Amino acid sequence: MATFPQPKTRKDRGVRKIFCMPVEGGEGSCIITPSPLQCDTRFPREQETLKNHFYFTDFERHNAEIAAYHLDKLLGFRRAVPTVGRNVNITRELYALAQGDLLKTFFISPDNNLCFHGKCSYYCDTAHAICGSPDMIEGSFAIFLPGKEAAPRKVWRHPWRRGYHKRRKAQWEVDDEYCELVKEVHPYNEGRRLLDLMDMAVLDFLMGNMDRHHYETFKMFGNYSAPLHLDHGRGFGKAFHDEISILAPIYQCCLIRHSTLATLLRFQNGPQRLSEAMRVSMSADPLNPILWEPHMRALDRRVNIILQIVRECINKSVDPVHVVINDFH
Ligand SMILES: Nc1ncnc2c1ncn2[C@@H]1O[C@H](COP(=O)(O)OP(=O)(O)OP(=O)(O)O)[C@@H](O)[C@H]1O
Ligand SMILES: [Mn+2]
Repeated sequence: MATFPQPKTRKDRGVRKIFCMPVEGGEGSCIITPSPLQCDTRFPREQETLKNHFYFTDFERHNAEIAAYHLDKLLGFRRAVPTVGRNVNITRELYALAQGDLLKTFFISPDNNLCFHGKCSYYCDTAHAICGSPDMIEGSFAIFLPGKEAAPRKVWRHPWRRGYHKRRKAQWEVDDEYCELVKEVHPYNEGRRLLDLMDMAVLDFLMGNMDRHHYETFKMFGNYSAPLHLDHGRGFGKAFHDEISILAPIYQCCLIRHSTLATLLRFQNGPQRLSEAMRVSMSADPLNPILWEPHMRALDRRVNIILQIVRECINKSVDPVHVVINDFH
């Protein structure tokens, strides 16, 4: 059995990311990479994406990372890194281990709480600090993937990436024939990858994640491996709005994996709805409840929407076998 090197130095010890927020009231999430550290301002569970914010200025939510892991698992993908919530003592568990640039960003706020903001290109300053109460904070912890040496990864630009610009649109947003182009190019012209993107669209639509700019695969498996589902801090931002454009890969290509369709039908028809399955699964997390109730209702509503779109694809297709693909995954 392969073993991966354990972190040795203080610098690379510990969990890859902590999306955190104060235990009481307050706001806040941050991502701790070993170094540097990135952070954003914080939110309580019922905080929606701010109305005048874009998907790319939305703040990250630590509980979205946890919920996304459970959702990915229930959908049968198991492509998201196991992620769990817990309370962290900033003094003992972060400050005591911090070094260098990260260490310099810790301070005591006027309200006598221990805060830090880390170092990153934006939102890492005193005004956007993460503060404990007085030094306890909620965090989400993801299993640290093996490093570059043990298991190198390849980063791919997502073909349905958004424009990440306040005015400009991406090609797929203006060209309904876009999928025909994607289907022609490697690695989408053969193998499992295009269907994996359909799975990713299902996952992202269910949680309302519009922030899928890149994805990664393990190089050692070549193109026979599923993309990793990483970076879900911007999921679960709008419980009352269903962002249909996240399903563009599915309605533009009219494709879905048979096993994924079967899973969605099971969540629609019972015995257990997706929201119930999520409730049971997330009840094991120390920070339960993880999601605000309206997000749970949104999950069931969105299952129906995906199935409706697949139905429309089947109805307009010459033969349903071109829409629902059984590739035995
Ligand atoms: N569990 C993990 N173990 C190891 N590395 C990880 C893990 N999760 C994410 N990473 C790596 O850390 C980097 C940042 O992660 P992530 O995308 O979640 O953060 P981000 O702040 O949203 O980044 P971006 O601005 O690129 O979207 C990525 O390059 C990813 O490869
Ligand atoms: Mn991101």
